[in-house]
Amino acid sequence: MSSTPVITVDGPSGAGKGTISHLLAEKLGWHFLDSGALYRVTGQACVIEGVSWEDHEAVTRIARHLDVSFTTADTGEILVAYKGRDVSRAIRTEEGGRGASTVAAIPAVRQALLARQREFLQPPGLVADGRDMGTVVFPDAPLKIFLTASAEERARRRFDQLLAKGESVSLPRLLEDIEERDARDSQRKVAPLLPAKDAVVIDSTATPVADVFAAVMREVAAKGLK
Ligand SMILES: Nc1ncnc2c1ncn2[C@@H]1O[C@H](COP(=O)(O)OP(=O)(O)O)[C@@H](O)[C@H]1O
Ligand SMILES: Nc1ccn([C@@H]2O[C@H](COP(=O)(O)OP(=O)(O)O)[C@@H](O)[C@H]2O)c(=O)n1
Repeated sequence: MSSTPVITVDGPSGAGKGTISHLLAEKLGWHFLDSGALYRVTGQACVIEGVSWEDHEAVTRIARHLDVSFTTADTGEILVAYKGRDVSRAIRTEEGGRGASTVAAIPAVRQALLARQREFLQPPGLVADGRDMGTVVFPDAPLKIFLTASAEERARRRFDQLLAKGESVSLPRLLEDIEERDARDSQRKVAPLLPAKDAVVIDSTATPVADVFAAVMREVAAKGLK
């Protein structure tokens, strides 16, 4: 196992994982792994290649040879490309989330993406955002955070986020999507969404980002990671 430290941030959609992970990576000067983006690109690659999300063999082949790249734009935005084609926007739609969670339930797809996720562990450290970062991908992480919030609050956050991006969305539909994705992520046989036994669980339903981040930084300090 690598001696490079990793902090895992897991939890359901809209809990604030991306927000907190980015702040943390920036504060510590560490690398960042958006593992959900790998599942989202796999789902999008299926759409591009004309492969059904239900065709386990074909999806697994795509995941094994996934030609994906992450680059940082001048604006600081992370651009995601599949076969050199920018898919950053397409993968962030609700449809993109549905595709990701459908292909993520295929055990061979998860296996195919495992080594690729571990390659992100480079000095001086890594903040890893996902569902199974603390349970499966980095089980030896010295600090594991599990962020959660009520489904209603997470749907409201997603609603505001998509509206700001100019997408037309319905709040009841988003709540349905979130509950459906929670159920699929929690009930799958391999790497289901659940806190690691040694995770610090933080409920952010009524807690602003700054306070959640301060709570996480206290855990970081307590572990001597900064
Ligand atoms: N504690 C919080 N309180 C209010 N809004 C939040 C909080 N954490 C995150 N958000 C907002 O909720 C939305 C979803 O957060 P994000 O970090 O993308 O969640 P996740 O990565 O868990 O899906 C973003 O618009 C973000 O600004
Ligand atoms: N480590 C991970 C990350 C994401 N995923 C899957 O990919 C989907 C999209 O993940 P994401 O982190 O981009 O989604 P949000 O939490 O941002 O909505 C999730 O619903 C999971 O089904 C996973 O199975 N394991």
